[in-house]
Amino acid sequence: MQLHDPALLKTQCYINGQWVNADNGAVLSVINPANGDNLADVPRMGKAEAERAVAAAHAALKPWQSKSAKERSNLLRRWFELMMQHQEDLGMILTSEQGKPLAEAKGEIAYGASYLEWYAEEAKRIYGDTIPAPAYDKRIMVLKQPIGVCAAITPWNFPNAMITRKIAPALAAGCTFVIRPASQTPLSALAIAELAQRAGIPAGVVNVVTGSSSEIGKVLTEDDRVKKFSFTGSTEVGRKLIAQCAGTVKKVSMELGGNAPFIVFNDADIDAAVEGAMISKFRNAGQTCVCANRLYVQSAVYDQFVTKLAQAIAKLKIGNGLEQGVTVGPLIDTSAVNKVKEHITDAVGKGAEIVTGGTADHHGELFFQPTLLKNVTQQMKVAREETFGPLAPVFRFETEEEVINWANDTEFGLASYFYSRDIGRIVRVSENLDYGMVAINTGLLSNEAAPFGGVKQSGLGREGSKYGIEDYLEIKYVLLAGINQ
Ligand SMILES: NC(=O)C1=CN([C@@H]2O[C@H](COP(=O)(O)OP(=O)(O)OC[C@H]3O[C@@H](n4cnc5c(N)ncnc54)[C@H](OP(=O)(O)O)[C@@H]3O)[C@@H](O)[C@H]2O)C=CC1
Ligand SMILES: O=C(O)CCCC(=O)O
Repeated sequence: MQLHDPALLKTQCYINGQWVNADNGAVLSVINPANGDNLADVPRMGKAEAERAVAAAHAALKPWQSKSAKERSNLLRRWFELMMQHQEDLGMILTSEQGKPLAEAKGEIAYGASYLEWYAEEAKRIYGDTIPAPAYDKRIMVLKQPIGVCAAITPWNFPNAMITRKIAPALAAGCTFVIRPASQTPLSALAIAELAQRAGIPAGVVNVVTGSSSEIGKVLTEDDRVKKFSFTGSTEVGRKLIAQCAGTVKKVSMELGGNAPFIVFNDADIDAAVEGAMISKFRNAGQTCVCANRLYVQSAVYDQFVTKLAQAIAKLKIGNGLEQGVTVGPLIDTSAVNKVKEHITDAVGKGAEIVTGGTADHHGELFFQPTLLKNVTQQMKVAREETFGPLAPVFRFETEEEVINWANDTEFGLASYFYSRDIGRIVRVSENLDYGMVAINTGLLSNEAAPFGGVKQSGLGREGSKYGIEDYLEIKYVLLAGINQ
C-alpha cells in the first residue's frame, strides 16, 4: 500500500498509550476483498488484553474528566484536523481493507472527521438546568456528568465513521473509550488511534483492541467498570449484546439492521427519484444499513422509473476501488455475495424479472453485478430481509395507504425515503412511516448535525447531532435545602 505517511499503517493494538501485540503473539490477517491480497496482520487479542484496555480507560477517566470542556474541545479539534490532513492515506487504507471506491472512502473520512469537529464544538455546550422547586427554601439543580468508561463494537461497512460517531461525543462528554473494530477492517481503526495519539489525547482515553469478537465482546459488555456500551451491526448480534449488558445494567446504544423502503409516488420528479435511488441503493455496493432495500413505485410511473433506473445502472463501473472511475467495489465476503444470490433466486422463483445484472461479475469472486428486479412482491424474501448488496427490487403499488402498510410491515425501523411534491402527502406520509429517519426527495440522509438512529428492532439511541451526546451523559439531580436559614 503506497501511503504518503507509512506510519499510519499500524499493525499493533493501542492500549494505555502503548502499541502492543497479543499476549500470545497470535495475529489475524487483513485481506483486500478486491483481490485477496494479505494487507497486514494485526493482533488477535482476547480476554486479558481487553481487561487491560478497560483498566486503562478506567484509570484515565478522572484526569480526562478533570480537563476543562475547552481543553477536551481543543484536542478533539486537533484530531479532526489531523484526520482531514491525512484524508488521502486514510481513504487508501479504508478502500484496501473494505473495498469501497476511493472517492467514497475519502468521503467517509470527511464524514467520520465531521463527528470529531461537531463534538469538539458540543463539548463546550453541555448545559445543565435549574428547576423551580415546590418549596420556597429549596433549589433544584440538574447537572450533566459523563457516564464513565464506554466501549463499542463496530462493523466493517464504515470502518472510520462508525468509530468517530461513537467516540467523539463520548470524549466530548468526558468519557474514556475502548473500541473493538470488525475483524475485516481493523487498519482504519488503528490509524484513527495513531492520529488520536498525535493529537495529544492522553494515554488510556482511547484504546483499540482487535481480535476475538466473543472474548473481547464479553469483557466489554460484562465488566462493571464499563458504564455504556455501543454497537453497530446486525440485529441478531445486537440482541445478544443487549442481553450480555443486562447483567451489569449498562446503558446501551444499538444501530442495527434496516429494511429501508424507498417510495416513489406518481407526482414525484422521476429523474430526481432515480438519482436518489442510485445513491441510496448503490453507495458502498449496497452495504449500508440505510440503503434502500425495497423500492416501491406507484403504477403510473412504474415503467418509466424502471427504464430510467436501468439506464443509470448501466453507467456504473465495477472494479477495484483503487482504480480510477470505479463506482462499485467488491462485497465484503462470500456470505455477502451468497445473500444477494439467494434473494435474486427466491424473487425470480416467485415471478420477479431481472431487468439488468443478476450474476457474479468477472472482476473476481466477491464482485456482483448491480441488479435490477421488477415485478417484485411482498411474498419475496427481499420484502422481509436486508439484502446488504447491490440489488434493487422494484415493487408496484396503487395507493398511499397500501404502500404505507407495506413499508411498515417489518420488524425494522431505521431509514425510509419517499419522493413526492404534494405537500399534504409529504406531511401525512412522514408522520405515518414507522421509522427513526425519513428522507423526502433525497437519497442521502446521513450527516453529523442530524440524529441518526432507528425505532423497533433497528436499535436504541441516537448518534450525531445535539442529541447524540446525551447517550454519554448522566443526569444528576441536586437538591439544595435550607436556603432561608
Ligand atoms: N447496522 C449496520 O450498519 C450493519 C448491519 N449488518 C447486517 O448484518 C449482516 C451480517 O454482517 P456481519 O458483519 O456478520 O454483522 P455482525 O453483526 O456479525 O458484525 C458486526 C460486528 O459485531 C462483531 N460480532 C459478531 N458477533 C459477535 C459476538 N458474538 N460478540 C461480540 N461481537 C460480535 C463483529 O466482529 P467480527 O468482525 O469479528 O465478526 C463486528 O465487529 C449484514 O449482511 C447486514 O445485514 C452488518 C454490518 C453493519
Ligand atoms: O450502515 C451503517 O452502518 C450506518 C452508516 C451509514 C451512514 O451513516 O450513512
